Amino acid sequence: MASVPAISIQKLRKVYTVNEREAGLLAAVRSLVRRRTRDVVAVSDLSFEVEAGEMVGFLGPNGAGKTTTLKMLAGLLHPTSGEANVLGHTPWKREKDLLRQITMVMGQRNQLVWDIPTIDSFELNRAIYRITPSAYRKILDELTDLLDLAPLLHKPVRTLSLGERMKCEIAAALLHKPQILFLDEPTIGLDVVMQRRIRSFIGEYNRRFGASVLLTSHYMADVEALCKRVVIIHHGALLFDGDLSALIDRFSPYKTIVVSLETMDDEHVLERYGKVIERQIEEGRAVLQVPKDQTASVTSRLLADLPIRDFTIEDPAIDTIIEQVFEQEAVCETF
Ligand SMILES: Nc1ncnc2c1ncn2[C@@H]1O[C@H](COP(=O)(O)OP(=O)(O)OP(=O)(O)O)[C@@H](O)[C@H]1O
Repeated sequence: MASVPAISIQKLRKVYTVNEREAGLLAAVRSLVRRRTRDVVAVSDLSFEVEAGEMVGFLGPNGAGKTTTLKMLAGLLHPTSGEANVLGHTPWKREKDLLRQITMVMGQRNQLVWDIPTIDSFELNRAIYRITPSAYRKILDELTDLLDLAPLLHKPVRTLSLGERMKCEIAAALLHKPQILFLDEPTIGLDVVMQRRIRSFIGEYNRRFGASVLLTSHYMADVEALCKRVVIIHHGALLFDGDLSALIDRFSPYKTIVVSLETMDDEHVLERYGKVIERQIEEGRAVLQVPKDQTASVTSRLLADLPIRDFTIEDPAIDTIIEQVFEQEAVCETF
């Protein structure tokens, strides 16, 4: 029997109506009498599913409609049309049974109360979600351990660093042990060490509790580390839904070869083998871009012709591939 998806959306659409007004006092007065509005299609007939326990990267350029979609799925916004089903509920009906099983973390928004110690905000969430004292104690201990929160819990939130606050924000959002996590840029603005920390915590939470995760992030390292599958949208519509590896195969016609030579007497020597996209002459190191189907032949020529100290063959960075996807505006295709 096929499993029921944890999240399923069909032809979801959200159109915002925004007031438009020209600059200037006269225009301001005129707008009191006659209002001009404009429709912004934020999400356009979007359909996809997420299985229970699956972690999916939800990608798209600025303004693509990611946050709007997540807000609809978390029950914070009504769609203009279309359907969504999250754990058997329609999210915007905001049924308590569902709200107790989901959470949304927005990296750019504060949920903790600024002037009181973190632990007091946690206590507030305990009351809101009616978590029993023993369940609260247990999950608090687990989260404190996983995120190293002990030194932070009794400090007022305003005194925490951005990374410390983010750890506390995430913990506060997970005290009720939600089965579905909508994570909107949870690592934004954090240094690489803290990004890695939050990332590994999300992976651990998923493994420990079998939670489904829909994650947006502009840091591709987050997506690569956590998500086998990505859903990409552009102008609110689906562009790609499939494995990250299929995305790489499909959209990257190149491999990069990183070569270190014993000596690089002629700085142009590597241009015969591919496009040189980076070069450090003193270290004898260069990065070549080579069409995928020529990788093997170029590699053997390099090894035969030059004093190679070291070399590696890599796929281009995911960021580069995603940029290519947007550039190509590929037709929606589900793998
Ligand atoms: N409350 C709103 N009223 C009017 N338009 C809005 C509103 N919220 C978002 N939009 C518009 O809807 C579109 C989608 O925005 P959304 O925030 O969902 O995109 P996003 O993919 O999350 O972008 P980003 O990566 O920049 O956060 C944008 O054109 C945005 O300007």
